[in-house]
Amino acid sequence: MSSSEEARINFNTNLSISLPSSSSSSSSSSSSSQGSLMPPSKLNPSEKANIPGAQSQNGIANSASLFSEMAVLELLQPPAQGLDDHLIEFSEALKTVAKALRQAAEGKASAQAEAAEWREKYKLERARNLQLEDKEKLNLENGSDVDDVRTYNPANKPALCDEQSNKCCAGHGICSHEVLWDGMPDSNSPVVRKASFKLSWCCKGEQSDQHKHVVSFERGNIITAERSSKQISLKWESCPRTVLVFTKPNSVSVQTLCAEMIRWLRDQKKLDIYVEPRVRGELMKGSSYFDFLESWEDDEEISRLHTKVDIVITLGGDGTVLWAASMFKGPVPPIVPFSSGSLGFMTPFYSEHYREYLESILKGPIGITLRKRLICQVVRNAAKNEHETEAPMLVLNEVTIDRGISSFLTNLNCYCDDSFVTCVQGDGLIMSTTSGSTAYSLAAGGSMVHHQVLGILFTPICPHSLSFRPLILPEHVSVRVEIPANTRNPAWASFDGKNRKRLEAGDALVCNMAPWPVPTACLVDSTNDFLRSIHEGLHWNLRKARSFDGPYDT
Ligand SMILES: NC(=O)c1ccc[n+]([C@@H]2O[C@H](COP(=O)([O-])OP(=O)(O)OC[C@H]3O[C@@H](n4cnc5c(N)ncnc54)[C@H](O)[C@@H]3O)[C@@H](O)[C@H]2O)c1
Ligand SMILES: Nc1ncnc2c1ncn2[C@@H]1O[C@H](COP(=O)(O)OP(=O)(O)OP(=O)(O)O)[C@@H](O)[C@H]1O
Repeated sequence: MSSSEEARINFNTNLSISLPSSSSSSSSSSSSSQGSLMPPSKLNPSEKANIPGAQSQNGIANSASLFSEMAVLELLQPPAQGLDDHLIEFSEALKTVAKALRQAAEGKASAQAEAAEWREKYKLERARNLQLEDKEKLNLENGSDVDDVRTYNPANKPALCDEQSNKCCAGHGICSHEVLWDGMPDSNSPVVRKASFKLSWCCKGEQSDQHKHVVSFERGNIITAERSSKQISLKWESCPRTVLVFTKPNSVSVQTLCAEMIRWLRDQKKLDIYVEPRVRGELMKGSSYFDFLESWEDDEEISRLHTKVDIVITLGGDGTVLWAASMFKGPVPPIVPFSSGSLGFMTPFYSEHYREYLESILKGPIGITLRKRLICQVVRNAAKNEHETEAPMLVLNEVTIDRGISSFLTNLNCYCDDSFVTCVQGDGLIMSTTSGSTAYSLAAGGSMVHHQVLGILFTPICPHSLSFRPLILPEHVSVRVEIPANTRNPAWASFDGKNRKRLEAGDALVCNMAPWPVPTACLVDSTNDFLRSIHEGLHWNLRKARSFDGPYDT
């Protein structure tokens, strides 16, 4: 196309097309503005007014409207006979313009539709968030936090709790009234004897910080509160009335201590006391004084213990704390663990000073470590339906899957939620709580973890691989360990070192964080007790100090 026959097309703002002089004069002679190829700026006002949509709101001509499809189609009528090749070329150019305009219009329409759809989504999301915020506010006003409701009220019976928690916690902590509720339906259950308490997260004098969300999202900023570093504190709201004492068996010194402590609790503190049937028998054999001791006969009674007992006392080592925890398949009352002799990892209280400690514990407040437990479910390959599943096991330390007496390597396929983690080839695998991190998991090379950290330790036992380092998974995952169908030998699961179960090919063990932690009383606070146990129990990083007996070069 020569410069004199130039057809210049500008799509950006104003469509301007320069025609060859001959056709230009013939077009401009037309009185109608329709089909005019003059730029709108060159038209007189009345001509402009005749162009549909030519005037946009801000006065700038809109090219898409200016060349409405109708107008363009009219222009695209077959050229009159005798028109030269330039006009054919020009008509081709206009076809391209029409196509571009059509595409632009379609694009705009679809963008508008999409925008409308997003606006609608935003409105819905906003409404949902407002609803959730209202719900959360209501929960806080009623003194329950989402976790706490799950932890203490699995059956969702909030009526009594809501009413009472306002009174007892005033919205500032975890209250025990749900436990009282558990006792209500049974008219014989001594509901009135169960002392109420509240748990709160202390933060070293910083009152305002107490009920921060763990993670909040305010005005686009994500903020986390350091809740895990704070000590949990238990305050009695009515006096504890009932104590349950567990003792290590086969120990004369523990039996003597137990008898002495029970006398003191009864005579000085006027408490009701539960002991295991074995202990009641032993004590009764020695003296009829112990006739007042209460005990239980069957599992049904054991399952109701948490509704009657205010405090659990353990006399023994860590094994006795594990034993006591295993008696509670749901909520656990606060445990005060006394060591008999050597200091245990979970037994910070020295038994020689039990009077002073118990005086102060019965008065409160008490520092508490909430020790998370794992709930473990064996899923049998042979089970025909879900009713055939075995009762789940709760562990405070760990669940172990090992090769038992077999001399073959175990092969364990492990999944975290729906993701494949690895195949353990070695002696076995430990899934441990953070409380158990200083027990078997530590011996297998796992890290020691502060008990207030939430997580599941995934520690292999003697893996036949140089690169298999232990993992720590977040507490909300579900870990599934499967025995492969082609395994050469069965595997064995044990729970806190007890209750071994044989796992056949195709069986699996599913492990989740349990909603019922074990609250243990602290001697000082969670951190101090933890550090003291690893210093004194393990002699952690004990090393002779270097001698500084001379000046060093600088
Ligand atoms: N190789 C090992 O280290 C190994 C082997 C098997 C079992 N265990 C541990 O033993 C526990 C069972 O304890 P038990 O007393 O009934 O049996 P137990 O009498 O055989 O005692 C095992 C030892 O583990 C200690 N222990 C228990 N829990 C602990 C903890 N949370 N932190 C630090 N040490 C702890 C006990 O104080 C005791 O010294 C299991 O849960 C397991 O963790 C360890
Ligand atoms: N009340 C109980 N009934 C039955 N068995 C118990 C009871 N308390 C503890 N055990 C078991 O007795 C064993 C020894 O208990 P524990 O660990 O408390 O004593 P320990 O070994 O002398 O203490 P430490 O761990 O400090 O050396 C453990 O296997 C534990 O499971």
